[in-house]
Amino acid sequence: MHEVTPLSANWYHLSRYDFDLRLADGSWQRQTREAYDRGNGATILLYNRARRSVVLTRQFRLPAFLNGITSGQMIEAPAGLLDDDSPGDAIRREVAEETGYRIGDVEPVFDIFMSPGSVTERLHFFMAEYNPSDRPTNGGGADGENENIEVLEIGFERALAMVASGEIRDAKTILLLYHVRLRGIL
Ligand SMILES: Nc1nc2c(ncn2[C@@H]2O[C@H](COP(=O)(O)OP(=O)(O)O[C@H]3O[C@H](CO)[C@@H](O)[C@H](O)[C@@H]3O)[C@@H](O)[C@H]2O)c(=O)[nH]1
Ligand SMILES: [Mg+2]
Repeated sequence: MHEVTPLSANWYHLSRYDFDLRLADGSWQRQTREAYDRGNGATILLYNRARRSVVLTRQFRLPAFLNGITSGQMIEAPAGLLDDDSPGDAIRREVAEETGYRIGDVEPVFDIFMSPGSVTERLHFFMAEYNPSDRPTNGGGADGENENIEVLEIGFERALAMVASGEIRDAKTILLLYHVRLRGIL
């Protein structure tokens, strides 16, 4: 690494990296790339076998609005940044803040890069069964964060149809829905 140049350190960190990459033939190539570091995150699919349903959220996402989604509204699995928590603790916190449900054990699925060409984040995926009656609050997002999150309980088949129709366009959400189908859970 030759040089790291901070380009923006406002909410998260965007930096330019000047570095040498060793190629397959053993030679070195100088490269310049920008990378956006917003920490790591966690996401979860809450499902209920008896109801054959899942819990998703709907919220305004500026990047979606900027790129062709007129309403800016995105339907997504609950998710959040880890901050200083472990992935398991972080996802339990996010589920409570965003959806209001209290959940027991969560099952890890994988932790993967969502945009490895530009974003450093590793996103930890989980699944858990939710109990419709174990919901101490209505969720909606953390107080003071202006999240304005709407909580949706949707039939699993309907959620898959929404992927096909383009009503669900969020990668983490689609991965989780397909994973649950692949595993034969719903
Ligand atoms: N003021 C301000 N607030 C911001 C900014 N960027 C994010 N926030 C606020 O920071 C909070 C982040 O909420 P989380 O629930 O922790 O994260 P998230 O945005 O839902 O991110 C999740 O989804 C992403 C997209 O799929 C994932 O990339 C990420 O890992 C995580 O799972 C929200 O209240 C959001 O409004 C910013 O530039 N300025
Ligand atoms: Mg969130």
